[in-house]
Amino acid sequence: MTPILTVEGLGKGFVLHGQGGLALTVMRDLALDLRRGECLVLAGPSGIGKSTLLKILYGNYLAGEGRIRLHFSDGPMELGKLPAHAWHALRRDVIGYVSQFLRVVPRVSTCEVVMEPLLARGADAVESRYRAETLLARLNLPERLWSLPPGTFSGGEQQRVNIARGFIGEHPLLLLDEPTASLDAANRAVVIELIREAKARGAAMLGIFHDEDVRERVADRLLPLENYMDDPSRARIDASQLLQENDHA
Ligand SMILES: Nc1ncnc2c1ncn2[C@@H]1O[C@H](COP(=O)(O)OP(=O)(O)OP(=O)(O)O)[C@@H](O)[C@H]1O
Repeated sequence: MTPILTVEGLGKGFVLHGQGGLALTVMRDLALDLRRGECLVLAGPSGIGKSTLLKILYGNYLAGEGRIRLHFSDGPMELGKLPAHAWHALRRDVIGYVSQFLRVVPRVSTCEVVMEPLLARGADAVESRYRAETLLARLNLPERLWSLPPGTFSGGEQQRVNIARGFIGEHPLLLLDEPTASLDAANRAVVIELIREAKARGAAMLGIFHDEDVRERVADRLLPLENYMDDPSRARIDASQLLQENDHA
């Protein structure tokens, strides 16, 4: 079966302006392919570049080198050559992303945060609200919270809002950055179910899961990033000391 995503020769480095322009290479010559209905899990120690890879694939970071292609029935699309404005439609319709932390818009209710990806595609408001509420209920978020903005929610509550927002759009490609990190066992089990349902409808997923049990239950394959690292000792550099690269999109 043709993969939905292929990556070849991917390299990424950062220039640390706060440290005299020191160049930090994170990955070299990374290759992967991902098929529909498959969950590929990124493996490797802290600092190896797992989140960086997801951010490149979502267009937040620019790749230094290499080729990233999405394969559609009418041919491939090379992401490195996409103009910035094209990312909007790509994220709306093709690539979903569940980050570890929710970015909230003040005064927007939880239900509206979750239904927004459907509304952005022109879906019916009543149907979108119903689907948002169904997901929030499955994720055990108390109904009294649905009409409130999630900014003051607990870490685990915010993560569940994020998961509902990430899964509601049923994107063909989903990037999952530790979606179960702040969850209790019951809610981890719901996320595992959501991932399995997404696989069954043909979604391709690339994920980071520190919880070994979750990893074993969702992963079809592991991609150990150690193989693509420049210098293993670099994994210990503390990201908080570094000047942050601006998001590009
Ligand atoms: N915006 C940035 N600017 C400079 N360096 C960065 C930036 N983002 C990541 N890095 C560096 O790239 C390396 C990989 O970071 P990344 O967050 O991808 O690791 P990770 O494998 O996801 O780690 P963890 O498991 O701890 O989340 C780290 O050394 C980090 O310091």
